[in-house]
Amino acid sequence: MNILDKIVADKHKEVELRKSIIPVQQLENSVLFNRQGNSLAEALLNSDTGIIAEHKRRSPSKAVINQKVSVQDVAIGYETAGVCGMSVLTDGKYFGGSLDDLILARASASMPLLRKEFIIDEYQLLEAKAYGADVILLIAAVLSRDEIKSLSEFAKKLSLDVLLEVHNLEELEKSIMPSLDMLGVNNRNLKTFEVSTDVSKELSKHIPDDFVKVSESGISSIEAIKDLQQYDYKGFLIGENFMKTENPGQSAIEFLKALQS
Ligand SMILES: O=C(O)c1ccccc1NCC(=O)[C@H](O)[C@H](O)COP(=O)(O)O
Repeated sequence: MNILDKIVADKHKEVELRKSIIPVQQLENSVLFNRQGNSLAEALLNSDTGIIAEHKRRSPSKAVINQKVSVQDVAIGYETAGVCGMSVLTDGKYFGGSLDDLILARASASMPLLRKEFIIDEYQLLEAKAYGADVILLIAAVLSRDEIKSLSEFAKKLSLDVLLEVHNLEELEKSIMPSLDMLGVNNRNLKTFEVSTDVSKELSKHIPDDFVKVSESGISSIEAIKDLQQYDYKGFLIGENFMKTENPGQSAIEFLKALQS
C-alpha cells in the first residue's frame, strides 16, 4: 500500500464517523453555508502573479514544517501579501490540519479559500461549504471518472470552484469535463514524493484552453514561476516555501514584491 492508498483508506473511515456525528442538515443550517463564494479561477485570471499560498503544518514527505504559527496570522499575512487565494489543509492525521483551521482562516480573511483535502464523498463538499471554503480539490489519482463527474457537478451546485489535480497524461485524459474550473498539475508524485516542475511543463500542452492552469508543489523561486508562465500557467500553489519560515505571511509579502518587480 502506498501513502495515497493509506490516506484514502483512513479517509473513508473518518468520513463515515463524521457523518454519524454531524448530520447533513446541521451542515446545511450553518451560518456560512449560504455565503456567496469568491471564485479562485476568476482571481487567477485577473492576476499577474497567481499565487495560491498554503497553510501546511506537516506532510508525509517532510514531517514537521511549522507547528508554531497560528492559522489566523498566516491568513492575514497571505491576504496582506496579495495572494489570489489560500489553500488550507484540513486532513488531521497526515498534515496536522482540521476544519477548524478553515473556519479560522475564513474569520481572518476574505480571499478565496481552498479546502485542501482528500475528497471521496459529497459529505466533504457540504463540510467545505459549511466551514467557509470557496474551492475544493479533487485528486484524479484517487477517483474514477464517474466519481470526478458526480463530485464536481455537486460542487458546482453548491457554487464551489473545482480544482482537479493530475500528475500524468492518463489522469488528465480521464478527467477532462465541463464541471471543472481549474486543472492543477501536481509536480509531486504523491506515491514516491519525487518533485519536478518538468511535469507541469510536459502536461501543459495537453490541457484545453477552457481551464485555468495551476502548477502545484515544489515551487520556491521567482524563476520557476516565470518559467511556468511561459507554459500558460496562471496559478502557482506554494506551501512549504512559505510555511518553513518563522513568518509565512511576511515571506509571502517579500516573495510577491520580488515577483512584481
Ligand atoms: O506534501 C506532501 O508530502 C504530500 C504527500 C501526499 C499527498 C499530498 C501531499 N501534499 C499535498 C500537496 O499537494 C502540497 O501540499 C501542495 O501542492 C504544496 O506543495 P509544496 O509547495 O511543495 O509544499
